Amino acid sequence: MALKVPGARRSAPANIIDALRLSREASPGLFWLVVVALPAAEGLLALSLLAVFRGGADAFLSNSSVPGETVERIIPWLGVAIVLTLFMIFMANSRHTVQELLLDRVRQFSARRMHRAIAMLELVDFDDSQVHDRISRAEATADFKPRQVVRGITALIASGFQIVVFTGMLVFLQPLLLPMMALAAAPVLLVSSKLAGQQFGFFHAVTPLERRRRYVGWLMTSREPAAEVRSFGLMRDFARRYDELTDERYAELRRMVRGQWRNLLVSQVSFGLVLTAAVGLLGWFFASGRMDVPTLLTTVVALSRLVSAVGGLGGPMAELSEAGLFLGDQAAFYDQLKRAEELERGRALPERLRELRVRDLTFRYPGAERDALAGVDMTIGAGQLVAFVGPNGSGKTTMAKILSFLYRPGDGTVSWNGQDIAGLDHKALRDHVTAVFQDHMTYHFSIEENVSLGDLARAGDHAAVTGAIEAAGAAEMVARLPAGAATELGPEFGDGTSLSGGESQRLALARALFRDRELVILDEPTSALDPVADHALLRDLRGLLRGRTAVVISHRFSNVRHADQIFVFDGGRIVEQGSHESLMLARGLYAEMYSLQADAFAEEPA
Ligand SMILES: Nc1ncnc2c1ncn2[C@@H]1O[C@H](COP(=O)(O)OP(=O)(O)OP(=O)(O)O)[C@@H](O)[C@H]1O
Repeated sequence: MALKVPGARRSAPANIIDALRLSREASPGLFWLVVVALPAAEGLLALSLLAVFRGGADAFLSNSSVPGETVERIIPWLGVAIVLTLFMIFMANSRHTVQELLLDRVRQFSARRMHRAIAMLELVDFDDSQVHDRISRAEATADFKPRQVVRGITALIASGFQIVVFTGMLVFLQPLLLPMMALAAAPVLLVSSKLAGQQFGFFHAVTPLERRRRYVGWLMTSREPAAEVRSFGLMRDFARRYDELTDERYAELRRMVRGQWRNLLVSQVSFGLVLTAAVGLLGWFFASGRMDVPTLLTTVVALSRLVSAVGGLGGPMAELSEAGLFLGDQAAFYDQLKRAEELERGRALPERLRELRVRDLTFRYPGAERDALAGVDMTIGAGQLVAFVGPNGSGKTTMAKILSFLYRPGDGTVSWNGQDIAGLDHKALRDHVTAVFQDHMTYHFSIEENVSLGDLARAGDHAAVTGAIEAAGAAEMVARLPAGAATELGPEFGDGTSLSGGESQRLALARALFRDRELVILDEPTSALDPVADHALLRDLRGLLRGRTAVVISHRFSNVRHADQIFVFDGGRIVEQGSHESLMLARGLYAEMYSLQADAFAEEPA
């Protein structure tokens, strides 16, 4: 079940709720402290401080002919105000400190969950450029977007408490100011979601550019392409491509900030106008004697706090809407993770293989214009050695990956002992398979670890590792290395060494043999080996397989002529099948290709 790209985005509020849930899971104690307890305490302190301010103003302005008496009356108010202010500073500092701790927990938790979710993607997802865009966006934001939600929510809650408190006060002091404040808040809130949309749109637009730019950067700075880039003198061309992509990104950025600037201007000007009207109204109330001095002072303080709280909504609201949109990308992966786990849970486990059958199978890569495989039928009995041959691009590797349960059929069925694999646990199916693919890996770990990765449950079984290395014809190569099987690979790390192409292939073969499973898939397993090793390995293949079922892909026909069945692929279809002898008699594509190869050697002078 591939990752659904279109329509996978959920609403921003749903994503924000998810991000909050994630933050709570990351650290419940810190979460409640930062999101609820501390902002509530700060709100209450702010309210108390305003009440004290009002009391102090009354005391200061009450008519008293004795100056000392006035001072005496306001000293307790002043004392309480100082204590409350100190408390507020303490609370705000504590909130920031605890928030930093929570943010770090959220960052670690979210990155871990993100990587786990990406690791659960199907192989076919990696053939889809839109999935790569999404991975890129999710990776770029897995770290800081959930943190942004926590920061945004705490700021919003802190502002929310202040707004409730000071709105409550204004109801008593001057209710006419409330609709004005609502009017001032509206553009702030509206614009914040617009800004978020613009930011998200920008990120969406530049992700493919950024991925390509990163790729070109990788070409210029990495070890793998270094030899060819230098040999062909490509550095200048790559630098030009890199600069062009940078310029394209900058043009997108300019478009976005211009739009944001216009929106911000509208909201700030309207906010300022409403505020001016509110101050004018207060002045009019005072001048016309409708408001005494203590009420005026308290109203001004309450109004200024409310204004700063309402103005402070813009930032967190924009952050939250933006984070919500970005988190939609991540949520698609988590949803996928959950779906995959649920699906696997309901599926049956495969039993020991008796027969693998493919009926009318069709497969097309994401975004491709034509089928890579069409109308494929085959039956492979347990213990058979089967070969796939055919021209480049004819579908052999694709079929091998379907039989390794890495790709799922588009149409048609693959059945395991007569049961459609759609109803079987795919992870468990893959556990029955060992494989060497054309794009096999050489891990930058030790030789022994490279082999052990084939079956982690048996890691540490040195005798089995040595046996697999010997069976793959790699014993001599390993013996020549400075620390034998303990030699580290990868010159990028410390004193790691490098292997030749053929040596790496032998190592991949050793890993596959160490895995020791009942279905063996070998996609050109000897393509990089010297002719002696190639011949020896495939000559002894039946011995190595010890009765296991195997599919071998090879362009060297002499290597596969002893297979029980040979399937000849052409243009995504099986055009011929049978034993070597029957295919030669049929005088079709197989016979033609076999004869061409044999003749090429025969024509060489001895
Ligand atoms: N990841 C991919 N995305 C899109 N198309 C692909 C992908 N991999 C292969 N194809 C296409 O599918 C078709 C079959 O490819 P496949 O690798 O199965 O051929 P093959 O017979 O193994 O070729 P070769 O002998 O060169 O290894 C080709 O046309 C190829 O271009």
